[in-house]
Amino acid sequence: MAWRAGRGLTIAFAVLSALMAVLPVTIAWCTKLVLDEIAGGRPGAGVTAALGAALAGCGVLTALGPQIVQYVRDESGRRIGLVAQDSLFRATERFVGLARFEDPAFLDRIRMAQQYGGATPGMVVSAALGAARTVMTGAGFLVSLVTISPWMAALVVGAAVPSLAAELWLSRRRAAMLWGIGPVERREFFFGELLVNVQAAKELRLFGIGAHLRRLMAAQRRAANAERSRTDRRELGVQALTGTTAALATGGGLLWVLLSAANGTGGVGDVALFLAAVAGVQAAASGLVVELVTAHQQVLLFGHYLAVLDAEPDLPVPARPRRAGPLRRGIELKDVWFRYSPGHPWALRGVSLTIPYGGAVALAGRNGAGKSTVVKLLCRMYDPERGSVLWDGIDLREMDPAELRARIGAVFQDYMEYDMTAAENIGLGDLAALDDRGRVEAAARRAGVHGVVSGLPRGYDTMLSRIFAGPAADGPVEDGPAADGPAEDGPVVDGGGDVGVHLSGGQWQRLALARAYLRGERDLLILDEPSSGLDAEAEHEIHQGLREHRRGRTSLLISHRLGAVRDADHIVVLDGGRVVEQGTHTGLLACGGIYAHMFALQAEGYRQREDRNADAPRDRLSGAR
Ligand SMILES: Nc1ncnc2c1ncn2[C@@H]1O[C@H](COP(=O)(O)OP(=O)(O)OP(=O)(O)O)[C@@H](O)[C@H]1O
Repeated sequence: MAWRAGRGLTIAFAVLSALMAVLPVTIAWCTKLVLDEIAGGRPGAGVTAALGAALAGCGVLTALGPQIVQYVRDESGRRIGLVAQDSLFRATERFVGLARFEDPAFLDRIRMAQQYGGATPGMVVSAALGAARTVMTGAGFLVSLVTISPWMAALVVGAAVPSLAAELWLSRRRAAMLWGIGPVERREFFFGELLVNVQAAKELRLFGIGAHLRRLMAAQRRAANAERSRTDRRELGVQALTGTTAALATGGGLLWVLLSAANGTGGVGDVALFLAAVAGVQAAASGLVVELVTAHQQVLLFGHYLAVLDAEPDLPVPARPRRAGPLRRGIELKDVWFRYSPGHPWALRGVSLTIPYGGAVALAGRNGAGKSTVVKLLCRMYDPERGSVLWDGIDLREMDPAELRARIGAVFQDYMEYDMTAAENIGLGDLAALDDRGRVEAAARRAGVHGVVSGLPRGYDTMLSRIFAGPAADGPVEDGPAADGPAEDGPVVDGGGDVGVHLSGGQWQRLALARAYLRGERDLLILDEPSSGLDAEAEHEIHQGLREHRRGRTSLLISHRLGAVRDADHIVVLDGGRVVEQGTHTGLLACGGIYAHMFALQAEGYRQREDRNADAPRDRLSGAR
């Protein structure tokens, strides 16, 4: 990754590290030689000057080197981080279905990979080069030490070995601890987000549950902290032991050196070199421990990153997919059994239904009947456990999911509200049209949202976000609705328009619809509750438009408002994951089943409302009396 991110930088980093490694040893030797020259009583001016100049040069490099190395390391880390992040998210795109994103353990892995994956490769490279540098410095000093006392050299190295082994063990424990507290930290994060989430704020305040959630968050933090403290204490104990051992060894060595100097066994230069070498080897040993432990820990955490990169695709994609081509006959669900995981109950139990080419099919049924699940299987977000979904007779499993999805236009029940501009919110429906303002506006007009969008402070370029402010650098913003935007039902704009623009639920839903319209003529149009957030008038208008749009096209509509599905060519009623009734609106009413019952209830509701409205003036009069 480092190599891919920048060869020149990696080489520069390596060369600089090597240079920094030999500096301390060079300084120590120069100092020894100078001292020996002076202590010898016949200092040669030329030699002393040369050694002095070398020492001064080394001093300059010592002063500048760390900053340059730091810059190169950071720059290299930034570039590697970019490559790592790109690879990670490219890998998540391989999961063509939804199952991976619903698996908590895998989500934890992705979170760890995100948290550590970007920085880890840079840190490993840095630690590896740092380790190489300390090894070189340490080796230089060690050789120097051996020239004076091989025993001393062996003692210093021997004291460093247990410390290294202990630190590696500790780092494995730390990585395991971080993995272990992952779910706890995820819950803490969830509560923290909830406490400042604008959508949650209403309920939190009304129900007075803020303090309760805060306590739950604190409990998660306390649990995570307890684990971290336990690990820290263990590290403290082990490090105190290894540190004391190393210090005792070095202290003994220093005593021995000073005594031998007092005895006159060694020269002044030897003593200086000895002192520098002991300190240097020890610094190198502890530096090596730090670098290796950092690298080790990062490599362990990097395992999560690699696990995401190497994870099997959630849905098998054939190496040579069958080209399905434009829909000609229709789509068929054949005895489809599906559950979200082996631990979940069946969401679909032997569902068979057909959406004929050019036909408008509607799905109706109670909450949890399995309607949206059918939609997800049609888009191959999951594969059925038994049975199959066929596109003109071809099993979706044999098709390329990208080709399948390119043939589908959809408004999902849980559509997205992108914190992006209005134009982008529509344009994401078809990237080819993202910058085609004409097409974006046409889609918005069809979805009945053009007036609202053009009335925004920056029109289609207005940022629709509660998180990000609008582009402030583009000059002043004209407040208030412009063009043909209706002032009364326009969105709420904070302050000068550079802060978030708040759209209503229905306006967001229209944007989602515009996004689907932008996809234009797709083979299959799926509308899962496309008008649930709209007022009666808007709903009528939208369904009128949809009726036009669906005419002669293959479409699947899901709606709880049975008035909206009555025009479908064919209505399929699901209950408990089974198809319990199907037919036309009139046919289903005549058979007096679930559909007829639900329709009667809805019609009754409207009638009662009408009766109440009719009674209202009388009630008011009687109240006045
Ligand atoms: N991601 C999921 N993981 C586990 N179970 C799920 C998931 N999504 C839906 N279910 C379950 O599958 C069943 C069918 O859900 P589905 O969303 O298809 O119903 P629906 O008919 O669309 O309901 P509604 O009318 O409320 O939208 C329900 O019992 C639901 O709890």
